[in-house]
Amino acid sequence: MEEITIDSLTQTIKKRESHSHKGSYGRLLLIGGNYNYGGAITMAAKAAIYAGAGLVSVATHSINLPALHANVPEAMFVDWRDQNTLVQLIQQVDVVVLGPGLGQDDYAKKLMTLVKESISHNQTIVLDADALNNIAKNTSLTPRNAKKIIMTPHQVEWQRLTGLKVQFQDEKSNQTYLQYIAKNLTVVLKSEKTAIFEREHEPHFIDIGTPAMATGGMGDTLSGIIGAFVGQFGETAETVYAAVYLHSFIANHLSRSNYVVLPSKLIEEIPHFMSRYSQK
Ligand SMILES: NC(=O)C1=CN([C@@H]2O[C@H](COP(=O)(O)OP(=O)(O)OC[C@H]3O[C@@H](n4cnc5c(N)ncnc54)[C@H](O)[C@@H]3O)[C@@H](O)[C@H]2O)[C@@H](O)CC1
Ligand SMILES: Nc1ncnc2c1ncn2[C@@H]1O[C@H](COP(=O)(O)OP(=O)(O)O)[C@@H](O)[C@H]1O
Ligand SMILES: [Mg+2]
Repeated sequence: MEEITIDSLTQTIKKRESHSHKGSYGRLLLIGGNYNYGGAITMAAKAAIYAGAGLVSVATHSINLPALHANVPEAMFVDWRDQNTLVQLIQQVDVVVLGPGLGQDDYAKKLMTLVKESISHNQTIVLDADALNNIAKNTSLTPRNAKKIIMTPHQVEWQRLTGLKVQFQDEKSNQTYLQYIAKNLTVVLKSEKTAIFEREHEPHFIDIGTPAMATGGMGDTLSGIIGAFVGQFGETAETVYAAVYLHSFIANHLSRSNYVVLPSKLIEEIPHFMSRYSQK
């Protein structure tokens, strides 16, 4: 396994071109936030916007609209019951982030079917949280038509997907299981030493995470950062390494003076850290 270093940031985060516009930095759609989990999708959306995504839409339960706009006025909103608008939007964006706070009820599964049927081979999809839990129960919900699938399970979600118990999740087994899930798959296996697996790639890991990150919403935040990075810098493994590194690097920095690192505080720091570690 190869360790990801701070160089991944300067290699990935490009200087912005003066003739660019918001459309140059990725159109993102985030889908999630059932009535009891609005915070998850709000954190993911805010993280994506603060990580530089050019245009961000959020498809969520309508009960979340006031809180979403109070926290992230930059985000556009779609009522996830409006399936016509949703399908059009799925077809227009570069990246879909599906799962934070999505839930596992019948309508959540219906949304996953809609995404699976609408997404195409020039788009990337980031699957997190309940998107993974729903796939674990029914593998036919996997959006195989996407150009690239990036899954971000924590160890228990990976166990649900693969059947591999946490204590048996070693490098070789994790790498082997990729092929059973989908082709064009990247897995970000989150733990105290998050590792990234992609077929025919040496697995990579970070060693800068901290237990100060062990708080609800920290993974939702990561899914937004990954989506934004892919939208701006391409869907390569290196882009994912940089997004994963940045997330823990900021948390590590904040943990020096904070017992617990709140996702909202981490998100506020993203533009500053991206400026500091971008190509000059
Ligand atoms: N504010 C919000 O709206 C939040 C909503 N959330 C949503 O809640 C839903 C359920 O997700 P959860 O992850 O809480 O529940 P899960 O049932 O998927 O897993 C969490 C359980 O696994 C255990 N665990 C063991 N090893 C772990 C590891 N390495 N990393 C993480 N957990 C580990 C935890 O202690 C916990 O009991 C998801 O849709 C998620 O997006 C959470 O993200 C928390 C915040
Ligand atoms: N002890 C720890 N050391 C390092 N990183 C951690 C630790 N605990 C949690 N994290 C990180 O915090 C994030 C938690 O993700 P997840 O469990 O999906 O949270 P949530 O679903 O609540 O948003 C992951 O990036 C994980 O690597
Ligand atoms: Mg999670």
